[in-house]
Amino acid sequence: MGLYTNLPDEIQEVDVIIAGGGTTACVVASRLAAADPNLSILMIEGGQNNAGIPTITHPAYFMSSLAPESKTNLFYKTNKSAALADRELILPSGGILGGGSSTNFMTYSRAQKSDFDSWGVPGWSGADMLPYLKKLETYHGKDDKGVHGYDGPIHISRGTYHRKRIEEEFIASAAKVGWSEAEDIQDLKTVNAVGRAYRYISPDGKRQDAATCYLHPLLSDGKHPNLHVLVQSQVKRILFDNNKAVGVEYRPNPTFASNIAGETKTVKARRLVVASCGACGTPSLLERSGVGDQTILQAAGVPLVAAAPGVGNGYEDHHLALYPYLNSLDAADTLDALAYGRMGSAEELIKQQHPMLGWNAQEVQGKARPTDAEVAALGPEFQKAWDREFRDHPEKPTAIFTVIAGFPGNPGAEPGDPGLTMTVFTVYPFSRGHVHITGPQLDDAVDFDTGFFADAGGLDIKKHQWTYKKQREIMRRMPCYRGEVAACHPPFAPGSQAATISLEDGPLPADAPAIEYSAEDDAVIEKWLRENISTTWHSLGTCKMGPRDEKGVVDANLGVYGVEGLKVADMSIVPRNVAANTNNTALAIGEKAADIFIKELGLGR
Ligand SMILES: Cc1cc2nc3c(=O)[nH]c(=O)nc-3n(C[C@H](O)[C@H](O)[C@H](O)COP(=O)(O)OP(=O)(O)OC[C@H]3O[C@@H](n4cnc5c(N)ncnc54)[C@H](O)[C@@H]3O)c2cc1C
Repeated sequence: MGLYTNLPDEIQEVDVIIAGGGTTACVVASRLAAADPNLSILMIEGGQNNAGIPTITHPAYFMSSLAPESKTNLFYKTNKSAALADRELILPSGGILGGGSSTNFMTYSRAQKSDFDSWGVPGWSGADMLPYLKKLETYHGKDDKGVHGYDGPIHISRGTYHRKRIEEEFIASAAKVGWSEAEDIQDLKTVNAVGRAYRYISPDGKRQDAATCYLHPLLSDGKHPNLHVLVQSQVKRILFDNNKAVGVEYRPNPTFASNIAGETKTVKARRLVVASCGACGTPSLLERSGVGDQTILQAAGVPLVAAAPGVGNGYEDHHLALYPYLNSLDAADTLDALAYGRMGSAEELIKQQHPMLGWNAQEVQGKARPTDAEVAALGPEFQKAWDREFRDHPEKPTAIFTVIAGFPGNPGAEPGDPGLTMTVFTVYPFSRGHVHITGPQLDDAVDFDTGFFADAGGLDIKKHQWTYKKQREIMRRMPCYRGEVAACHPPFAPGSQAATISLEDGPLPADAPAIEYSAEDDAVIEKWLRENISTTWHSLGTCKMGPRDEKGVVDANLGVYGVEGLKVADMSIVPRNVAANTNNTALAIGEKAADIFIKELGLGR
């Protein structure tokens, strides 16, 4: 099998090198190898092989990758930000073969069709992307509109476990604020609706990551001897001959190898180098290689190969808040008993083939936007931005709500047990950040600013103030509701209508009026948001696809401007944000990229 921790000496030169072995990269490598088994491909991934790691294969252990000592995620550190109450954020990102798809929460969520249209790039419209969205999946739900695929590598199903009680209660409660249930909320256009969650989990309960579904089958079938994967190795820089990419320099990842002195090695690429280190990793790789903003490269001591001022700029994510609730759920209704070890060891549960193993606890997702009256209540500046960006796009939500049977955050926050959490992230943020190198080496610090809540007019805060109120009205009308986990909600003044409560005897009366928030309450929410908002792990847009004179870094065929033989394929190319968790877009970019490269390389003729 062509999977190594040390590259065999005879592999000095290949046709195609893929730097990074994450979600998009696995799709690209697999499709290229399948198109022409004679093409020699080398993928170099910084993390370890994902195959056979029980906490990755079995969805219920998804939180383990976020533990601070985890070696399956990378933990990027951001600058302190005044807009975030002087906090530095830690941004986890996939750091293993399969990238984020091997460590993420497995929520199946697709961009709106119009999101791709908004990119404005020939060949990447919603209609152009639909065949790739279908090609990547085998969908196990109902599909009256014909927008899903049935023979792709990734199985999308409900997995082996779900809690009807939470689904029914949440769906009934959401209907009271005007969001009805949709059979398929991932039909690329639905908004102001909620839907029972589908997952990147097979019907028999296994994680559907890109490495397992695309790459490993080819590595083990004996028919692709020229597909090579080097793990636990970091690409330091791309090598150029004049302006043509001709190979890479890499080293063993010190997280896995103890002695790395003098270990830098090179490997040559005859035809193509593809940068695929994710939206946080690819810009640094390009900059270390001499492709980027001239001033930044000069300050970092890297000689210029090609000026590309867009590299590392325009960083975007979605902004996430978690709100846990007191509840009357049973142990079997939430993931807590398993996650906190009360159901026995992972080995025992795997031996029993316990159905809860094939569960990610994300029960229902909603895509929603404010009503006209709610927009007006957010003030004239928000109204102006709304009229510009959202009014004429009724298919665009402003936030995505997911109800979770557990608490997908730091258990040290004392979220209650059993946990019931509403997670909300706002989409299409107005704020932008950047990620740049400060020196030429892999270990030099990055200058990483998320930009969260730093937009003029505080519009992103306003969106989140709306989501706080909306989600709380839904949650407090669920029959299992018994109050808020006060430590994890804004600390409203005791006399305020919005003050958190704890109910001993039962749910709220059905006719309980909606909470009315005062200006002081709004200020409390804003302060809390600045102190608590976090990443949704949806980094994108740091090497945008678009015109060069508008700071685009790659063209419609993913070629980096100013150089030859170098492509980018991952979430960094996304020019405008999407209203979804981002794994699906990363997979679809992989499918589209592979098609482009197969044609350009003349494979499979
Ligand atoms: C904790 C978490 C939860 C998430 N939950 C969901 C979810 O439920 N649903 C959803 O749709 N999306 C989710 N996402 C987002 C989704 O997984 C990502 O958007 C997607 O994986 C990005 O794909 P990518 O190919 O751009 O980058 P990645 O998949 O991140 O791949 C980049 C790869 O490059 C490697 N790399 C970086 N630098 C180097 C280097 N110098 N040399 C070699 N290799 C390098 C990394 O180790 C990584 O494997 C989540 C992400 C995370 C991290």
